[in-house]
Amino acid sequence: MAQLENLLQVLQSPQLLGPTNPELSALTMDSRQAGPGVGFFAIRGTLRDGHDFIASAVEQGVSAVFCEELPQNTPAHVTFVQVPNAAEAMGHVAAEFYGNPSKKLKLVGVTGTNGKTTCVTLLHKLYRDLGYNAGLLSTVQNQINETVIPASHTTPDAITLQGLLAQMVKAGCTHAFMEVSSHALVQHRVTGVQFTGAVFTNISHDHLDYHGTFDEYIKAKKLFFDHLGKKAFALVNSDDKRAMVMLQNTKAAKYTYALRKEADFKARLLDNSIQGLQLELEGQEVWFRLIGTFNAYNLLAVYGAATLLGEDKQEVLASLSSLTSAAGRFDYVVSAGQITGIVDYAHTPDALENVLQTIQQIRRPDQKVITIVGCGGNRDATKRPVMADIAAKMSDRVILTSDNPRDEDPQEILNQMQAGVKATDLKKALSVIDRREAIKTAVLLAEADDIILVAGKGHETYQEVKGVRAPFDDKQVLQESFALLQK
Ligand SMILES: CC(=O)N[C@H]1[C@@H](OP(=O)(O)OP(=O)(O)OC[C@H]2O[C@@H](n3ccc(=O)[nH]c3=O)[C@H](O)[C@@H]2O)O[C@H](CO)[C@@H](O)[C@@H]1O[C@H](C)C(=O)N[C@@H](C)C(=O)N[C@H](CCC(=O)O)C(=O)O
Ligand SMILES: Nc1ncnc2c1ncn2[C@@H]1O[C@H](COP(=O)(O)OP(=O)(O)OP(=O)(O)O)[C@@H](O)[C@H]1O
Ligand SMILES: N[C@H](CCC[C@H](N)C(=O)O)C(=O)O
Ligand SMILES: [Mg+2]
Repeated sequence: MAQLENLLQVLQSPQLLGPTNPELSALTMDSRQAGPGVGFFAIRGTLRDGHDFIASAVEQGVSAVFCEELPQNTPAHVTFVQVPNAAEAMGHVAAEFYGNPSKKLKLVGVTGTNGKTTCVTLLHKLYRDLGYNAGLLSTVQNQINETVIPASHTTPDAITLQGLLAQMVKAGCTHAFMEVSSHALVQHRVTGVQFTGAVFTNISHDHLDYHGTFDEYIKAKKLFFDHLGKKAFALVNSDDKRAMVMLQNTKAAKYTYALRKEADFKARLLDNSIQGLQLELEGQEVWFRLIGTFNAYNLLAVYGAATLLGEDKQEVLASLSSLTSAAGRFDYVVSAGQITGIVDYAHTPDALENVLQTIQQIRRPDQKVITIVGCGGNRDATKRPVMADIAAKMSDRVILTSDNPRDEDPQEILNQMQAGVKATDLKKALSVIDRREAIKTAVLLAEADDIILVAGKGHETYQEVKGVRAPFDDKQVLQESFALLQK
Protein backbone atom coordinates (compact mmCIF):
# COMPACT_ATOMS: atom_id res chain seq x y z
CA MET A 1 0.00 0.00 0.00
CA ALA A 2 1.29 3.46 -0.82
CA GLN A 3 -0.06 6.96 -1.32
CA LEU A 4 0.52 8.21 -4.87
CA GLU A 5 1.86 11.53 -3.57
CA ASN A 6 4.74 9.73 -1.84
CA LEU A 7 5.59 7.74 -4.93
CA LEU A 8 5.65 10.82 -7.14
CA GLN A 9 8.43 12.43 -5.13
CA VAL A 10 10.94 10.33 -7.07
CA LEU A 11 9.80 11.68 -10.44
CA GLN A 12 10.87 14.99 -11.93
CA SER A 13 7.85 17.25 -12.62
CA PRO A 14 5.20 14.66 -13.51
CA GLN A 15 2.01 16.14 -15.01
CA LEU A 16 -1.05 15.18 -12.96
CA LEU A 17 -4.70 14.94 -14.01
CA GLY A 18 -7.51 13.74 -11.71
CA PRO A 19 -7.51 12.85 -7.98
CA THR A 20 -4.17 13.95 -6.51
CA ASN A 21 -3.51 11.27 -3.92
CA PRO A 22 -5.18 7.87 -4.40
CA GLU A 23 -3.94 4.89 -2.43
CA LEU A 24 -2.27 2.21 -4.55
CA SER A 25 -2.32 -1.43 -3.48
CA ALA A 26 -0.24 -2.79 -6.41
CA LEU A 27 1.57 -1.78 -9.59
CA THR A 28 1.44 -3.44 -13.00
CA MET A 29 2.58 -2.94 -16.59
CA ASP A 30 0.08 -5.43 -17.94
CA SER A 31 -3.58 -4.48 -18.41
CA ARG A 32 -4.46 -8.16 -17.97
CA GLN A 33 -3.44 -7.83 -14.33
CA ALA A 34 -5.23 -4.54 -13.75
CA GLY A 35 -7.86 -4.10 -11.05
CA PRO A 36 -9.18 -1.68 -8.42
CA GLY A 37 -6.46 0.12 -6.49
CA VAL A 38 -3.77 -0.72 -9.04
CA GLY A 39 -1.36 1.72 -10.70
CA PHE A 40 -0.96 0.84 -14.42
CA PHE A 41 2.15 1.77 -16.43
CA ALA A 42 1.69 2.13 -20.19
CA ILE A 43 5.00 0.92 -21.62
CA ARG A 44 6.00 1.14 -25.28
CA GLY A 45 7.21 -2.41 -25.94
CA THR A 46 8.85 -4.19 -28.83
CA LEU A 47 5.63 -5.78 -30.10
CA ARG A 48 2.89 -3.61 -28.66
CA ASP A 49 2.30 -0.22 -27.08
CA GLY A 50 0.94 -0.26 -23.54
CA HIS A 51 -0.89 3.00 -24.34
CA ASP A 52 -3.29 0.91 -26.45
CA PHE A 53 -4.37 -0.90 -23.28
CA ILE A 54 -5.09 2.14 -21.08
CA ALA A 55 -8.83 2.02 -21.81
CA SER A 56 -8.96 -1.65 -20.86
CA ALA A 57 -6.99 -1.00 -17.63
CA VAL A 58 -9.35 1.86 -16.75
CA GLU A 59 -12.36 -0.36 -17.42
CA GLN A 60 -10.98 -2.84 -14.91
CA GLY A 61 -10.91 -0.15 -12.24
CA VAL A 62 -7.29 0.99 -11.94
CA SER A 63 -6.74 4.03 -9.70
CA ALA A 64 -3.81 5.54 -11.58
CA VAL A 65 -2.32 5.40 -15.06
CA PHE A 66 1.31 6.36 -15.74
CA CYS A 67 1.76 7.23 -19.41
CA GLU A 68 3.77 9.26 -21.89
CA GLU A 69 0.71 10.47 -23.82
CA LEU A 70 -2.75 11.07 -22.38
CA PRO A 71 -5.54 9.00 -23.94
CA GLN A 72 -8.52 10.76 -25.51
CA ASN A 73 -10.76 9.57 -22.71
CA THR A 74 -9.60 10.52 -19.21
CA PRO A 75 -12.36 9.61 -16.71
CA ALA A 76 -12.39 12.00 -13.72
CA HIS A 77 -12.10 9.27 -11.05
CA VAL A 78 -8.73 8.02 -12.39
CA THR A 79 -5.42 9.81 -11.82
CA PHE A 80 -3.30 10.19 -14.96
CA VAL A 81 0.39 10.80 -14.42
CA GLN A 82 2.13 11.98 -17.57
CA VAL A 83 5.88 11.34 -17.71
CA PRO A 84 8.51 11.59 -20.48
CA ASN A 85 9.51 7.92 -20.18
CA ALA A 86 7.07 5.47 -18.58
CA ALA A 87 9.57 2.58 -18.30
CA GLU A 88 12.06 4.82 -16.48
CA ALA A 89 9.31 6.18 -14.21
CA MET A 90 8.23 2.61 -13.46
CA GLY A 91 11.73 1.76 -12.22
CA HIS A 92 11.79 4.68 -9.79
CA VAL A 93 8.17 4.30 -8.64
CA ALA A 94 8.50 0.51 -8.14
CA ALA A 95 11.61 1.06 -5.97
CA GLU A 96 9.73 3.57 -3.83
CA PHE A 97 6.59 1.39 -3.65
CA TYR A 98 8.59 -1.51 -2.21
CA GLY A 99 10.55 0.69 0.24
CA ASN A 100 13.84 0.84 -1.71
CA PRO A 101 14.98 -2.66 -0.76
CA SER A 102 18.25 -2.39 -2.71
CA LYS A 103 19.42 0.31 -0.27
CA LYS A 104 19.06 -2.22 2.56
CA LEU A 105 21.19 -4.86 0.83
CA LYS A 106 24.73 -5.24 -0.37
CA LEU A 107 23.72 -5.89 -3.94
CA VAL A 108 26.13 -6.92 -6.71
CA GLY A 109 25.03 -7.00 -10.35
CA VAL A 110 26.86 -8.93 -13.06
CA THR A 111 26.63 -8.04 -16.74
CA GLY A 112 28.37 -9.41 -19.86
CA THR A 113 27.56 -11.74 -22.74
CA ASN A 114 28.69 -14.91 -20.97
CA GLY A 115 29.35 -15.90 -17.39
CA LYS A 116 26.62 -13.93 -15.59
CA THR A 117 24.72 -16.94 -14.24
CA THR A 118 27.95 -18.68 -13.29
CA CYS A 119 29.28 -15.66 -11.36
CA VAL A 120 26.09 -14.81 -9.47
CA THR A 121 25.45 -18.48 -8.62
CA LEU A 122 29.00 -18.85 -7.28
CA LEU A 123 28.63 -15.62 -5.29
CA HIS A 124 25.36 -16.84 -3.80
CA LYS A 125 26.80 -20.26 -2.92
CA LEU A 126 29.89 -18.57 -1.45
CA TYR A 127 27.90 -16.20 0.75
CA ARG A 128 25.61 -19.00 1.95
CA ASP A 129 28.71 -21.02 2.76
CA LEU A 130 30.19 -18.08 4.66
CA GLY A 131 27.03 -18.03 6.78
CA TYR A 132 25.12 -15.07 5.34
CA ASN A 133 21.44 -14.76 4.45
CA ALA A 134 21.59 -14.03 0.74
CA GLY A 135 19.38 -13.68 -2.33
CA LEU A 136 19.96 -14.64 -5.96
CA LEU A 137 18.35 -13.49 -9.21
CA SER A 138 19.49 -15.56 -12.19
CA THR A 139 18.49 -17.13 -15.50
CA VAL A 140 18.26 -20.57 -13.87
CA GLN A 141 16.28 -19.55 -10.79
CA ASN A 142 15.78 -16.93 -8.14
CA GLN A 143 16.55 -17.79 -4.53
CA ILE A 144 15.99 -16.35 -1.09
CA ASN A 145 18.50 -18.28 0.97
CA GLU A 146 17.61 -21.88 0.00
CA THR A 147 14.01 -21.14 -1.08
CA VAL A 148 13.74 -21.37 -4.84
CA ILE A 149 11.46 -19.03 -6.80
CA PRO A 150 11.22 -19.87 -10.53
CA ALA A 151 12.70 -17.29 -12.90
CA SER A 152 11.07 -16.29 -16.19
CA HIS A 153 13.80 -13.89 -17.28
CA THR A 154 17.52 -13.37 -16.67
CA THR A 155 16.59 -10.01 -15.12
CA PRO A 156 12.94 -9.59 -14.09
CA ASP A 157 10.85 -6.50 -14.93
CA ALA A 158 11.19 -3.58 -12.48
CA ILE A 159 8.05 -4.39 -10.47
CA THR A 160 8.85 -8.10 -10.06
CA LEU A 161 12.48 -7.25 -9.33
CA GLN A 162 11.72 -4.74 -6.57
CA GLY A 163 9.15 -7.16 -5.11
CA LEU A 164 11.75 -9.93 -4.95
CA LEU A 165 14.38 -7.65 -3.40
CA ALA A 166 11.81 -6.60 -0.78
CA GLN A 167 11.12 -10.27 0.02
CA MET A 168 14.87 -10.81 0.46
CA VAL A 169 15.08 -7.91 2.91
CA LYS A 170 12.07 -9.27 4.80
CA ALA A 171 13.76 -12.68 5.04
CA GLY A 172 16.79 -11.04 6.67
CA CYS A 173 19.13 -11.15 3.67
CA THR A 174 22.11 -8.85 3.94
CA HIS A 175 23.44 -9.60 0.44
CA ALA A 176 22.01 -10.26 -2.99
CA PHE A 177 23.54 -11.17 -6.35
CA MET A 178 21.82 -10.61 -9.66
CA GLU A 179 22.33 -10.85 -13.40
CA VAL A 180 21.85 -7.64 -15.35
CA SER A 181 21.03 -8.36 -18.99
CA SER A 182 21.40 -5.84 -21.80
CA HIS A 183 17.64 -6.04 -22.44
CA ALA A 184 17.07 -5.10 -18.80
CA LEU A 185 19.35 -2.08 -19.06
CA VAL A 186 17.67 -0.72 -22.18
CA GLN A 187 14.20 -1.40 -20.78
CA HIS A 188 14.94 0.30 -17.40
CA ARG A 189 14.30 -2.90 -15.43
CA VAL A 190 17.12 -1.93 -13.03
CA THR A 191 16.36 1.80 -12.90
CA GLY A 192 15.82 2.70 -9.23
CA VAL A 193 18.07 -0.13 -8.04
CA GLN A 194 21.08 0.89 -5.94
CA PHE A 195 24.06 -1.38 -6.57
CA THR A 196 26.96 -1.84 -4.14
CA GLY A 197 29.02 -3.28 -6.96
CA ALA A 198 28.90 -4.06 -10.67
CA VAL A 199 30.89 -6.70 -12.57
CA PHE A 200 31.60 -6.86 -16.31
CA THR A 201 32.59 -10.34 -17.55
CA ASN A 202 33.00 -9.92 -21.33
CA ILE A 203 31.18 -8.88 -24.48
CA SER A 204 30.88 -10.82 -27.72
CA HIS A 205 28.36 -11.52 -30.46
CA ASP A 206 24.76 -11.91 -29.24
CA HIS A 207 21.34 -10.24 -29.31
CA LEU A 208 22.01 -8.21 -32.47
CA ASP A 209 18.36 -8.80 -33.37
CA TYR A 210 17.40 -6.60 -30.41
CA HIS A 211 20.21 -4.03 -30.25
CA GLY A 212 20.72 -3.69 -34.03
CA THR A 213 24.52 -3.25 -33.99
CA PHE A 214 27.42 -4.39 -31.82
CA ASP A 215 28.04 -0.73 -30.87
CA GLU A 216 24.50 -0.39 -29.55
CA TYR A 217 24.97 -3.63 -27.59
CA ILE A 218 28.16 -2.21 -26.01
CA LYS A 219 26.33 1.03 -25.18
CA ALA A 220 23.57 -0.96 -23.49
CA LYS A 221 26.06 -2.74 -21.20
CA LYS A 222 27.86 0.54 -20.49
CA LEU A 223 24.61 2.06 -19.16
CA PHE A 224 25.04 -0.16 -16.10
CA PHE A 225 28.37 1.46 -15.19
CA ASP A 226 27.26 4.98 -16.15
CA HIS A 227 24.52 4.83 -13.53
CA LEU A 228 26.55 3.55 -10.57
CA GLY A 229 26.92 5.79 -7.52
CA LYS A 230 30.32 6.97 -6.30
CA LYS A 231 30.26 4.62 -3.29
CA ALA A 232 29.89 1.60 -5.56
CA PHE A 233 32.66 -0.50 -7.09
CA ALA A 234 32.99 -1.37 -10.77
CA LEU A 235 34.99 -4.54 -11.40
CA VAL A 236 35.84 -5.37 -15.02
CA ASN A 237 37.67 -8.13 -16.88
CA SER A 238 40.54 -6.11 -18.36
CA ASP A 239 41.48 -8.96 -20.75
CA ASP A 240 38.30 -8.03 -22.65
CA LYS A 241 39.02 -5.19 -25.04
CA ARG A 242 35.77 -3.34 -24.16
CA ALA A 243 36.49 -3.28 -20.41
CA MET A 244 37.83 0.28 -20.37
CA VAL A 245 34.84 1.55 -22.36
CA MET A 246 32.63 0.25 -19.56
CA LEU A 247 34.59 2.31 -17.02
CA GLN A 248 34.86 5.45 -19.14
CA ASN A 249 32.07 7.48 -17.54
CA THR A 250 31.47 5.73 -14.25
CA LYS A 251 31.56 7.51 -10.88
CA ALA A 252 32.23 4.20 -9.11
CA ALA A 253 35.63 3.06 -7.78
CA LYS A 254 37.34 1.17 -10.63
CA TYR A 255 38.92 -2.28 -10.31
CA THR A 256 40.14 -4.86 -12.81
CA TYR A 257 40.69 -8.62 -12.96
CA ALA A 258 42.67 -10.52 -15.58
CA LEU A 259 44.65 -13.60 -16.52
CA ARG A 260 46.75 -11.92 -19.18
CA LYS A 261 46.99 -8.16 -18.42
CA GLU A 262 48.11 -6.46 -15.22
CA ALA A 263 45.12 -6.11 -12.90
CA ASP A 264 44.00 -5.53 -9.32
CA PHE A 265 42.95 -9.18 -9.14
CA LYS A 266 45.32 -11.29 -11.16
CA ALA A 267 45.64 -15.04 -11.63
CA ARG A 268 47.77 -17.42 -13.67
CA LEU A 269 46.45 -20.69 -15.04
CA LEU A 270 48.58 -23.61 -13.83
CA ASP A 271 46.44 -26.56 -14.83
CA ASN A 272 43.15 -27.18 -16.61
CA SER A 273 41.80 -30.74 -16.65
CA ILE A 274 38.53 -32.66 -16.33
CA GLN A 275 39.21 -32.69 -12.57
CA GLY A 276 39.23 -28.90 -12.36
CA LEU A 277 41.42 -25.80 -12.50
CA GLN A 278 44.61 -24.97 -10.70
CA LEU A 279 45.35 -21.26 -10.46
CA GLU A 280 48.03 -19.13 -8.96
CA LEU A 281 46.04 -16.36 -7.38
CA GLU A 282 47.85 -13.47 -5.67
CA GLY A 283 50.85 -15.70 -4.99
CA GLN A 284 48.91 -18.75 -3.80
CA GLU A 285 48.26 -22.00 -5.61
CA VAL A 286 44.60 -22.90 -5.37
CA TRP A 287 42.61 -25.79 -6.83
CA PHE A 288 39.00 -25.37 -8.01
CA ARG A 289 36.35 -27.88 -9.09
CA LEU A 290 35.16 -25.79 -12.06
CA ILE A 291 36.38 -26.79 -15.52
CA GLY A 292 37.64 -24.57 -18.39
CA THR A 293 39.74 -21.42 -18.73
CA PHE A 294 36.60 -19.28 -18.98
CA ASN A 295 35.76 -20.41 -15.45
CA ALA A 296 39.12 -19.07 -14.25
CA TYR A 297 37.73 -15.66 -15.24
CA ASN A 298 34.45 -16.32 -13.43
CA LEU A 299 36.29 -17.43 -10.29
CA LEU A 300 38.49 -14.33 -10.38
CA ALA A 301 35.45 -12.07 -10.78
CA VAL A 302 33.81 -13.72 -7.77
CA TYR A 303 37.00 -13.54 -5.70
CA GLY A 304 37.41 -9.85 -6.60
CA ALA A 305 33.80 -8.97 -5.80
CA ALA A 306 33.87 -10.78 -2.45
CA THR A 307 37.15 -9.06 -1.54
CA LEU A 308 35.70 -5.67 -2.45
CA LEU A 309 32.67 -6.46 -0.29
CA GLY A 310 35.10 -6.88 2.60
CA GLU A 311 35.39 -10.66 3.00
CA ASP A 312 38.49 -12.39 4.29
CA LYS A 313 40.51 -13.56 1.25
CA GLN A 314 41.53 -16.90 2.80
CA GLU A 315 37.98 -17.78 3.79
CA VAL A 316 36.77 -16.87 0.31
CA LEU A 317 39.38 -19.08 -1.37
CA ALA A 318 38.74 -22.00 0.96
CA SER A 319 35.02 -21.90 0.19
CA LEU A 320 35.39 -21.19 -3.55
CA SER A 321 37.67 -24.15 -4.05
CA SER A 322 34.93 -26.54 -2.92
CA LEU A 323 32.11 -25.06 -5.04
CA THR A 324 30.58 -26.57 -8.17
CA SER A 325 29.08 -24.61 -11.06
CA ALA A 326 25.51 -23.58 -11.83
CA ALA A 327 23.15 -26.22 -13.25
CA GLY A 328 23.70 -26.99 -16.94
CA ARG A 329 27.15 -25.38 -17.13
CA PHE A 330 29.69 -28.02 -18.17
CA ASP A 331 27.56 -30.64 -16.47
CA TYR A 332 28.68 -34.15 -17.43
CA VAL A 333 27.63 -37.80 -17.26
CA VAL A 334 29.67 -40.84 -18.17
CA SER A 335 27.84 -43.83 -19.69
CA ALA A 336 28.36 -47.49 -18.81
CA GLY A 337 30.30 -47.78 -22.09
CA GLN A 338 32.61 -44.89 -21.09
CA ILE A 339 31.13 -42.24 -23.38
CA THR A 340 31.26 -38.78 -21.74
CA GLY A 341 28.21 -36.58 -22.32
CA ILE A 342 28.61 -32.86 -21.53
CA VAL A 343 25.58 -30.57 -21.25
CA ASP A 344 26.46 -26.88 -21.53
CA TYR A 345 24.46 -23.68 -21.94
CA ALA A 346 26.79 -22.31 -24.64
CA HIS A 347 24.37 -20.43 -26.89
CA THR A 348 26.66 -17.77 -28.32
CA PRO A 349 29.61 -18.18 -30.73
CA ASP A 350 32.11 -17.17 -28.03
CA ALA A 351 30.71 -19.56 -25.42
CA LEU A 352 30.64 -22.43 -27.92
CA GLU A 353 34.21 -21.78 -28.95
CA ASN A 354 35.30 -21.61 -25.29
CA VAL A 355 33.59 -24.80 -24.32
CA LEU A 356 34.96 -26.68 -27.35
CA GLN A 357 38.43 -25.30 -26.67
CA THR A 358 38.17 -26.60 -23.12
CA ILE A 359 37.17 -30.03 -24.44
CA GLN A 360 40.12 -29.95 -26.86
CA GLN A 361 42.45 -29.17 -23.97
CA ILE A 362 41.24 -31.96 -21.71
CA ARG A 363 40.67 -34.78 -24.21
CA ARG A 364 43.17 -37.38 -25.41
CA PRO A 365 43.88 -37.33 -29.18
CA ASP A 366 42.08 -40.65 -29.70
CA GLN A 367 38.81 -39.39 -28.17
CA LYS A 368 36.35 -38.15 -30.84
CA VAL A 369 34.21 -35.07 -30.11
CA ILE A 370 30.59 -35.10 -31.34
CA THR A 371 28.74 -31.79 -30.93
CA ILE A 372 24.97 -31.32 -30.97
CA VAL A 373 23.90 -27.71 -31.32
CA GLY A 374 20.95 -25.54 -32.37
CA CYS A 375 20.07 -21.85 -32.37
CA GLY A 376 16.99 -20.24 -30.84
CA GLY A 377 14.10 -18.97 -32.91
CA ASN A 378 12.99 -15.29 -32.52
CA ARG A 379 16.59 -14.50 -31.57
CA ASP A 380 19.69 -13.12 -33.29
CA ALA A 381 19.79 -14.91 -36.68
CA THR A 382 23.30 -13.71 -37.54
CA LYS A 383 24.87 -16.00 -34.94
CA ARG A 384 23.42 -19.14 -36.61
CA PRO A 385 25.96 -19.71 -39.43
CA VAL A 386 28.79 -18.63 -37.11
CA MET A 387 27.89 -21.15 -34.41
CA ALA A 388 27.49 -23.98 -36.92
CA ASP A 389 30.90 -23.17 -38.41
CA ILE A 390 32.59 -23.17 -34.98
CA ALA A 391 30.91 -26.45 -34.00
CA ALA A 392 31.90 -28.17 -37.24
CA LYS A 393 35.44 -26.82 -37.25
CA MET A 394 36.16 -27.82 -33.66
CA SER A 395 34.46 -31.25 -33.58
CA ASP A 396 34.93 -34.58 -35.33
CA ARG A 397 31.18 -34.77 -36.03
CA VAL A 398 28.44 -32.18 -35.64
CA ILE A 399 24.70 -32.70 -35.49
CA LEU A 400 22.72 -29.52 -36.09
CA THR A 401 19.33 -29.59 -34.41
CA SER A 402 16.55 -27.46 -32.88
CA ASP A 403 16.85 -25.22 -29.80
CA ASN A 404 13.59 -23.46 -28.91
CA PRO A 405 12.45 -22.66 -32.48
CA ARG A 406 9.68 -20.51 -30.93
CA ASP A 407 7.61 -18.93 -33.77
CA GLU A 408 10.12 -19.70 -36.53
CA ASP A 409 10.26 -22.65 -38.95
CA PRO A 410 12.86 -25.05 -37.42
CA GLN A 411 13.99 -26.22 -40.88
CA GLU A 412 14.67 -22.64 -41.92
CA ILE A 413 16.85 -22.11 -38.79
CA LEU A 414 18.76 -25.32 -39.68
CA ASN A 415 19.23 -24.12 -43.26
CA GLN A 416 20.71 -20.85 -41.97
CA MET A 417 23.05 -22.79 -39.68
CA GLN A 418 24.09 -25.23 -42.43
CA ALA A 419 25.01 -22.31 -44.68
CA GLY A 420 27.83 -21.49 -42.24
CA VAL A 421 29.52 -24.90 -42.39
CA LYS A 422 32.66 -24.70 -44.56
CA ALA A 423 32.81 -27.00 -47.60
CA THR A 424 35.73 -28.88 -46.04
CA ASP A 425 33.66 -29.65 -42.92
CA LEU A 426 30.45 -30.65 -44.72
CA LYS A 427 31.22 -34.35 -44.45
CA LYS A 428 31.25 -34.04 -40.66
CA ALA A 429 27.82 -32.40 -40.46
CA LEU A 430 24.36 -33.89 -40.12
CA SER A 431 21.03 -32.15 -39.54
CA VAL A 432 18.45 -33.85 -37.36
CA ILE A 433 15.52 -31.55 -36.66
CA ASP A 434 14.20 -33.46 -33.63
CA ARG A 435 16.53 -32.83 -30.68
CA ARG A 436 15.80 -36.19 -29.04
CA GLU A 437 16.68 -38.01 -32.28
CA ALA A 438 19.79 -35.85 -32.63
CA ILE A 439 21.02 -36.89 -29.19
CA LYS A 440 20.20 -40.53 -29.90
CA THR A 441 22.09 -40.32 -33.21
CA ALA A 442 25.16 -38.93 -31.46
CA VAL A 443 25.07 -41.78 -28.93
CA LEU A 444 24.79 -44.27 -31.82
CA LEU A 445 27.79 -42.73 -33.54
CA ALA A 446 29.92 -42.55 -30.39
CA GLU A 447 32.40 -45.20 -29.34
CA ALA A 448 33.92 -45.85 -25.93
CA ASP A 449 35.86 -42.81 -24.58
CA ASP A 450 34.31 -40.39 -27.08
CA ILE A 451 32.88 -37.07 -25.90
CA ILE A 452 29.42 -35.80 -26.79
CA LEU A 453 28.76 -32.09 -26.24
CA VAL A 454 25.09 -31.10 -26.10
CA ALA A 455 25.19 -27.31 -26.33
CA GLY A 456 22.71 -24.47 -25.98
CA LYS A 457 20.03 -25.47 -23.49
CA GLY A 458 21.97 -26.25 -20.31
CA HIS A 459 19.55 -26.17 -17.36
CA GLU A 460 16.46 -25.62 -19.52
CA THR A 461 13.78 -28.27 -19.06
CA TYR A 462 11.67 -27.45 -22.10
CA GLN A 463 11.64 -27.11 -25.86
CA GLU A 464 9.59 -24.06 -26.91
CA VAL A 465 7.63 -24.38 -30.16
CA LYS A 466 5.00 -21.81 -31.15
CA GLY A 467 4.35 -20.59 -27.62
CA VAL A 468 4.16 -24.09 -26.10
CA ARG A 469 6.92 -25.39 -23.83
CA ALA A 470 7.09 -29.19 -24.06
CA PRO A 471 9.20 -30.90 -21.37
CA PHE A 472 12.75 -31.53 -22.60
CA ASP A 473 15.91 -31.96 -20.58
CA ASP A 474 19.21 -32.52 -22.46
CA LYS A 475 20.86 -34.37 -19.59
CA GLN A 476 17.89 -36.68 -19.07
CA VAL A 477 17.57 -37.44 -22.79
CA LEU A 478 21.29 -38.13 -22.95
CA GLN A 479 21.03 -40.59 -20.05
CA GLU A 480 17.95 -42.24 -21.60
CA SER A 481 19.78 -42.66 -24.90
CA PHE A 482 22.79 -44.17 -23.13
CA ALA A 483 20.48 -46.63 -21.35
CA LEU A 484 18.38 -47.40 -24.45
CA LEU A 485 21.39 -48.15 -26.60
CA GLN A 486 23.25 -49.69 -23.65
CA LYS A 487 26.37 -47.73 -24.44
C1 LIG B 1 12.17 -8.39 -26.34
C2 LIG B 1 11.90 -8.21 -24.89
O1 LIG B 1 12.80 -8.03 -24.10
N1 LIG B 1 10.60 -8.28 -24.52
C3 LIG B 1 10.23 -8.06 -23.12
C4 LIG B 1 9.29 -6.87 -23.08
O2 LIG B 1 8.15 -7.23 -23.79
P1 LIG B 1 7.64 -6.43 -25.04
O3 LIG B 1 8.40 -5.15 -25.17
O4 LIG B 1 7.62 -7.36 -26.20
O5 LIG B 1 6.15 -6.15 -24.62
P2 LIG B 1 4.94 -6.04 -25.61
O6 LIG B 1 4.31 -7.36 -25.78
O7 LIG B 1 5.38 -5.27 -26.82
O8 LIG B 1 3.93 -5.17 -24.76
C5 LIG B 1 4.18 -3.80 -24.42
C6 LIG B 1 3.47 -3.50 -23.13
O9 LIG B 1 2.05 -3.71 -23.31
C7 LIG B 1 1.56 -4.46 -22.23
N2 LIG B 1 0.37 -5.19 -22.61
C8 LIG B 1 0.39 -6.11 -23.61
C9 LIG B 1 -0.76 -6.82 -23.93
C10 LIG B 1 -1.95 -6.59 -23.22
O10 LIG B 1 -3.00 -7.17 -23.44
N3 LIG B 1 -1.92 -5.65 -22.23
C11 LIG B 1 -0.80 -4.95 -21.91
O11 LIG B 1 -0.85 -4.13 -20.99
C12 LIG B 1 2.72 -5.37 -21.85
O12 LIG B 1 2.59 -5.84 -20.52
C13 LIG B 1 3.90 -4.43 -22.01
O13 LIG B 1 4.09 -3.68 -20.82
O14 LIG B 1 8.90 -6.64 -21.73
C14 LIG B 1 8.26 -7.76 -21.09
C15 LIG B 1 7.98 -7.37 -19.64
O15 LIG B 1 9.19 -7.03 -19.00
C16 LIG B 1 9.15 -8.98 -21.13
O16 LIG B 1 8.47 -10.09 -20.58
C17 LIG B 1 9.54 -9.29 -22.55
O17 LIG B 1 10.45 -10.35 -22.52
C18 LIG B 1 10.27 -11.35 -23.56
C19 LIG B 1 9.25 -12.38 -23.10
C20 LIG B 1 11.60 -12.00 -23.84
O18 LIG B 1 11.67 -13.08 -24.38
N4 LIG B 1 12.70 -11.34 -23.50
C21 LIG B 1 14.06 -11.85 -23.66
C22 LIG B 1 14.65 -11.55 -25.03
C23 LIG B 1 14.89 -11.18 -22.58
O19 LIG B 1 14.48 -10.19 -21.97
N5 LIG B 1 16.04 -11.74 -22.34
C24 LIG B 1 16.96 -11.20 -21.36
C25 LIG B 1 18.20 -12.07 -21.27
C26 LIG B 1 19.01 -12.12 -22.49
C27 LIG B 1 20.34 -12.77 -22.12
O20 LIG B 1 20.34 -13.85 -21.52
O21 LIG B 1 21.39 -12.19 -22.37
C28 LIG B 1 16.40 -11.29 -19.94
O22 LIG B 1 16.76 -10.45 -19.11
O23 LIG B 1 15.67 -12.27 -19.67
N1 LIG C 1 33.46 -16.05 -18.49
C1 LIG C 1 33.04 -16.69 -19.57
N2 LIG C 1 33.52 -16.40 -20.79
C2 LIG C 1 33.11 -17.02 -21.90
N3 LIG C 1 32.21 -18.02 -21.91
C3 LIG C 1 31.68 -18.38 -20.71
C4 LIG C 1 32.06 -17.73 -19.49
N4 LIG C 1 31.37 -18.29 -18.49
C5 LIG C 1 30.59 -19.21 -19.04
N5 LIG C 1 30.77 -19.29 -20.38
C6 LIG C 1 30.07 -20.15 -21.37
O1 LIG C 1 28.80 -19.51 -21.57
C7 LIG C 1 27.73 -20.38 -21.21
C8 LIG C 1 26.69 -19.58 -20.45
O2 LIG C 1 27.24 -19.24 -19.18
P1 LIG C 1 26.34 -18.45 -18.14
O3 LIG C 1 25.04 -19.10 -18.06
O4 LIG C 1 27.12 -18.28 -16.89
O5 LIG C 1 26.23 -17.07 -18.92
P2 LIG C 1 25.11 -15.95 -18.89
O6 LIG C 1 25.85 -14.68 -19.13
O7 LIG C 1 24.34 -16.03 -17.64
O8 LIG C 1 24.13 -16.29 -20.11
P3 LIG C 1 22.65 -15.65 -20.38
O9 LIG C 1 22.91 -14.46 -21.25
O10 LIG C 1 21.90 -16.65 -21.13
O11 LIG C 1 22.04 -15.30 -19.08
C9 LIG C 1 28.36 -21.48 -20.36
O12 LIG C 1 27.62 -22.65 -20.46
C10 LIG C 1 29.76 -21.57 -20.94
O13 LIG C 1 29.74 -22.33 -22.11
N1 LIG D 1 18.83 -15.78 -22.38
C1 LIG D 1 19.01 -16.24 -23.73
C2 LIG D 1 19.00 -17.72 -23.69
C3 LIG D 1 19.15 -18.45 -24.99
C4 LIG D 1 19.13 -19.94 -24.79
C5 LIG D 1 18.84 -20.76 -26.00
N2 LIG D 1 18.49 -22.07 -25.54
C6 LIG D 1 17.71 -20.15 -26.83
O1 LIG D 1 16.57 -20.47 -26.53
O2 LIG D 1 17.99 -19.41 -27.76
C7 LIG D 1 17.92 -15.68 -24.61
O3 LIG D 1 16.76 -15.63 -24.17
O4 LIG D 1 18.23 -15.26 -25.70
MG1 LIG E 1 22.32 -16.03 -17.35
